[in-house]
Amino acid sequence: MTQSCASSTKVLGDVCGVSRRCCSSAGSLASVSLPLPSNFRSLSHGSNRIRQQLVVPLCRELPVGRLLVQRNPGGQTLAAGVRSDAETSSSTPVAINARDLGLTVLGDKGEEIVVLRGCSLQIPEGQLWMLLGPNGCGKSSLLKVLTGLLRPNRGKLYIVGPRSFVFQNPDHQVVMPTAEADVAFGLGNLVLSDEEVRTRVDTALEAVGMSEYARRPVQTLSGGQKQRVAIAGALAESSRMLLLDELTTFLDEEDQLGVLEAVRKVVGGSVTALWVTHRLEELDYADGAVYMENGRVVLSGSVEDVKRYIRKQQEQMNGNGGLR
Ligand SMILES: Nc1ncnc2c1ncn2[C@@H]1O[C@H](COP(=O)(O)OP(=O)(O)OP(=O)(O)O)[C@@H](O)[C@H]1O
Repeated sequence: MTQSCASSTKVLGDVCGVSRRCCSSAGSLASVSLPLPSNFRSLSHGSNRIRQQLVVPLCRELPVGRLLVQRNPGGQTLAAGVRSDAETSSSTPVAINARDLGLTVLGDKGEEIVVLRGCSLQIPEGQLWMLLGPNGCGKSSLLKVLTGLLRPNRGKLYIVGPRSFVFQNPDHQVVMPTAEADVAFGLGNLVLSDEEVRTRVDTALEAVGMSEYARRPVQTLSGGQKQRVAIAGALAESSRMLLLDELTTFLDEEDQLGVLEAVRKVVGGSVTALWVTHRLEELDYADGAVYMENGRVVLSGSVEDVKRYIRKQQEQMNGNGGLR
């Protein structure tokens, strides 16, 4: 656990650290031959910092199958492990196999705050799962642990990569002047020919239904369209795991639908998604769901089971469970 977990501001610092490492093996952005503004180099250089803070394209520090050793603040090894599909009972390959993940952060006065108290879940590859639970139960923190943005202090984690984390606010997702330039942005980290960049950008924009907006200035895009551009960026970078944090919070109904349908369409094959939501209606798009309470996963399985559980909770709590 690093000091960077001490407050939300410092957590952002941790985010920067992770993504900076992700970008450190970067190739040159100069190879991108899209209709970019003449000041693209300086723009991309300047925007890179913003992107590093707000959009984390890939996290390569937890490669598939590699052993992850976690340490507590004192430096003692608490838990270790990233293991393979073979550990799971199902014959379906898993994209996430998390066991007993714990996360403790330091508060402003140095006090320990337990955020995750033992989270276990398995998500099959190629499926879209939703993560729900009352406000403050730890959904975003779990998502960040799965992405590699926060380090758990105990537990075992296997997760496929590359992974992409898409944040809630659409205005924090897109940093380049046009949709296609934004999708190409993350590809500057890879050594690719111009042709390959073009193909990846076109394919990714098409996958999220944004081809016709490729050259539109990003400030003219709606919130949902920006979210779809961010998802296209992840796909262009061959992300296999999309970790999506309340993507539709700021969107109107039409945009919500556009994003849901785009994610539904791109998930499958080797692409898996875990989507944090408060909206029960979004569960209809999911293959499965995970429900958290007080830092723990209390239910994981079929959408129907989780819906039933939530309804029961809501009845018991008179709708005070934080679910909208
Ligand atoms: N760095 C931190 N410092 C102090 N407390 C933290 C930190 N990170 C998370 N927490 C606390 O841990 C709990 C879980 O936070 P988290 O944001 O993961 O919950 P959530 O389920 O995503 O909430 P919401 O639904 O409101 O977005 C909250 O009580 C939060 O205040």
